[in-house]
Amino acid sequence: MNGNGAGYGDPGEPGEPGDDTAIAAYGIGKKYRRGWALRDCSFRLPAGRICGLVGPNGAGKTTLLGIAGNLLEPTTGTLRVFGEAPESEGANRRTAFLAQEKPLFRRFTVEETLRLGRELNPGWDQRAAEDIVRAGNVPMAARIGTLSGGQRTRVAFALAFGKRPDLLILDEPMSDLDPLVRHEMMGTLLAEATEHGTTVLMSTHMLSELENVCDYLVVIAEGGLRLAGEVDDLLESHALLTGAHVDGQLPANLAHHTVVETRTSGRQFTALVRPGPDGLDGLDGGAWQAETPNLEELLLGYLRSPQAAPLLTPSARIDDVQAVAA
Ligand SMILES: Nc1ncnc2c1ncn2[C@@H]1O[C@H](COP(=O)(O)OP(=O)(O)OP(=O)(O)O)[C@@H](O)[C@H]1O
Repeated sequence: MNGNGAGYGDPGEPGEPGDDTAIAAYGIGKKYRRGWALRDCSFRLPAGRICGLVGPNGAGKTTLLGIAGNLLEPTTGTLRVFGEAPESEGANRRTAFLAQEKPLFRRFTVEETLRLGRELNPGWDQRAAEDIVRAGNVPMAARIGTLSGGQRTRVAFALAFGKRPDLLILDEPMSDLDPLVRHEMMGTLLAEATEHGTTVLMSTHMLSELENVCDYLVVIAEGGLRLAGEVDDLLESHALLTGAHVDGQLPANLAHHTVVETRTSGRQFTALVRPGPDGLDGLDGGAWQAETPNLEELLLGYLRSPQAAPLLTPSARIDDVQAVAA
């Protein structure tokens, strides 16, 4: 619980809710000409977490990251980064944003690019930036325009890490990296974040890679929040049931639980459910087997069922907004 006493119109004084909250979103929405890309999203991302942001194409991930990274203004609601508005000097200083398109100057050399990073950022860590570039054997004297897409991504990573941000926002940053480099960059990300307590918010479609990296999760679909919270708590809140169905009919008492999705294949069916307060007691015995889903199974269930009822763990809730919305 954040306990910051802030509501829709009162996101709190700068500095609140304090450094234990990296991002607090209060009912944010974004409307483009074609319609709403994001609607009424309220959640909290505690500081120091490595958070995966997951959702189908067009779900609103880039829009949400753009609002947190001060590239876009929300149409409704407010968002705070370490208690401050994204456009504030304080939030800007503490945040690094790595977008899908890497806006680097093509005519600059790698060295000049890092020098610019050093000049623009008071807390610049030249060694960290150079280490990342050198690990990929990218020549410091090479012009950005002559680098491969993956090499440019590496330089963009170096710029982001060199800033030593408290919040690192990554929008599908690794899509053009080969699997080995992606693995290496994920390792660097994890090591840097762990060593410096950096909060990471990273959108990705690589579900299998999230499992070993993220300890927090935000899932959005069709512009709305579906899941937010600690990965372990979210997994433990669900059960993956497998069993044999009778003429396509699932047991009626399945409806006592929150059913995220059901699928049948031949005589087998699987169901991803959030068990009610008494657990799975009362479900038809015998034909069922229940296990805790892994992260990929959980995410696929929600990606296939964008209308599933939302679940936020206590640490992800913005209580006052819920009170206002109730
Ligand atoms: N500048 C814009 N003008 C109009 N519509 C936009 C704009 N940017 C995004 N949208 C729309 O808003 C919705 C959400 O887009 P967004 O890029 O945030 O999704 P996403 O989850 O990042 O998708 P992807 O996984 O494909 O990158 C989409 O329907 C998209 O077409």
